[in-house]
Amino acid sequence: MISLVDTVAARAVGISKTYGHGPGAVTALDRVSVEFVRGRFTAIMGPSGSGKSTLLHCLAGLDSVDEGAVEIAGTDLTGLDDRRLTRPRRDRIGFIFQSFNLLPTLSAADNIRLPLALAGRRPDRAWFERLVDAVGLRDRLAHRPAELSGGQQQRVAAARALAAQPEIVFADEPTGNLDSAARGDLLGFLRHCVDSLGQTIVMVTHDPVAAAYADRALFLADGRIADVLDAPTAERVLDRMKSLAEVD
Ligand SMILES: Nc1ncnc2c1ncn2[C@@H]1O[C@H](COP(=O)(O)OP(=O)(O)OP(=O)(O)O)[C@@H](O)[C@H]1O
Repeated sequence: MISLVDTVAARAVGISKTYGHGPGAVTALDRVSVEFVRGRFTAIMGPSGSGKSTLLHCLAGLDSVDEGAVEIAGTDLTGLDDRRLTRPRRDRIGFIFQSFNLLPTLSAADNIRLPLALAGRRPDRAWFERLVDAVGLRDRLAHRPAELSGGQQQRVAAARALAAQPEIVFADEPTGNLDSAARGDLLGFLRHCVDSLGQTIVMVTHDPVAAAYADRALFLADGRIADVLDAPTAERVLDRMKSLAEVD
């Protein structure tokens, strides 16, 4: 029998996060509990200011929580100082940002391999080749970021996030700076990574079409999980967004 613990890539247990003190304090997360099962693609949605980025940053160990616990592959990140967070962040977590964040002086291939180089790890050649094919960048590997389109740059960033075969990949509005063709390419790649490479992906998005690529959409409102939709379609996501906006 497969233990449930083995199937969970990441979980948050009752996490809260408040920014600031006194009358100006903002509760960005209010006792959020959620699990991300291995090999699944989750979209996080919700109105502006509902806590989506804060949740992603806390799950990825980029921000600390005030209360509760975050686990990645059974390792509790809560309470680890920056030094002790370095390894899980580097080895177990991939992150894709809205603004690509590639190193301008490195080729696409070296950008993809950078996390492994920093970790002193030898790239798994077969995995690298699969990633490069999946992301459709074989004829662009020697190019620097400035010689690539925005969509190609974001696909390099996505391949970089997956290079170390992390337990989980977090993506914060990865399609925010892309046109619709590039958006489709990137989301198709992320979907492929889940279906064919067994990766686990959690993506913040405002876009119902992007959310429809996921297996599940979580809706945040005022720092809490307000709703969950399995097998989301763009229409159903839009309906939920409208009803959450009405409650607001
Ligand atoms: N570093 C910070 N200092 C103070 N307040 C913050 C900080 N980061 C976020 N907040 C506040 O916490 C709340 C949640 O912010 P967060 O960025 O997580 O929301 P979001 O759902 O990702 O929003 P958006 O869709 O606009 O990106 C907001 O009210 C925001 O102003």
